[in-house]
Amino acid sequence: MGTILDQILAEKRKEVIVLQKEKEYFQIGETMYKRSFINKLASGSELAVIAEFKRASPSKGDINTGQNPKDQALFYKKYGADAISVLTDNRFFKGSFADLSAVRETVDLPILCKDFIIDEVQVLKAKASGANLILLIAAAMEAERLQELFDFAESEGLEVLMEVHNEEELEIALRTGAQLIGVNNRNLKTFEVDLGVTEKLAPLIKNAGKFLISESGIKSEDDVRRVIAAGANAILVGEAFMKADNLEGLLKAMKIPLQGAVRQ
Ligand SMILES: O=C(O)c1ccccc1NCC(=O)[C@H](O)[C@H](O)COP(=O)(O)O
Repeated sequence: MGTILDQILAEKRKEVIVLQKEKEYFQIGETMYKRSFINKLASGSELAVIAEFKRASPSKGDINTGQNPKDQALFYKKYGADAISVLTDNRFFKGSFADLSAVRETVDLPILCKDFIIDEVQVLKAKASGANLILLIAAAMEAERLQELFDFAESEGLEVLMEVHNEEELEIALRTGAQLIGVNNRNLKTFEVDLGVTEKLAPLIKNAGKFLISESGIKSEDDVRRVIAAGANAILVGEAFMKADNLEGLLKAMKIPLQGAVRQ
């Protein structure tokens, strides 16, 4: 049966076949760095927050299936998010490309397509749906294929968040030339979450002059202070925001000035 990542990727291979047939009907608008997250990070003095629209997940089951993407996007914008991530996978996360388009139409923030991309046609689908950034996961493919997809996304005017979980993946990710390195604190094979993964990989990312985005398992201001101390430029938060009783309080508390934060 394989790990959950293996199962997701098997599903993606089927989706790619369907998308190939629909490709000629994609309406690709102009995006070309109009909402650049990289520029935002380069000019920011606060930790940047990528707030995720996430209905459900393999590790947690249903998280917040009743929420409307437009309403959630408006809250995220109002409370200070710098970008919005939308999980577009349907089978495992109950998301859709329609969710992404709805968010894109509602707020003017950079939009990340959070999916399991293994083929160019998914990049085109993300772009046609309104994404400004896509996620590429180093654990999902060979180094050569990762490079091809990275180059293709850039040639389409999309920024790339390159996700890693260990040193081997990081080495490959750095070779692609990606500016945005996402450290996933969640092991996608076991679901174990450990902010220590950000702490471990951060020096290598900072030494390479890249932006560090700490992803997954961040739930409190203390968690945020911990990843800032390690060197994070941004965080990506899903479940904690989708379940928050006081989203305004939580999101605003996480917008911590980088200068004031103590780095180890
Ligand atoms: O969230 C999962 O259970 C999951 C399982 C398998 C592959 C990916 C998964 N999540 C994708 C993500 O990376 C997270 O949605 C994102 O980093 C936010 O995490 P969190 O704040 O812990 O919801």
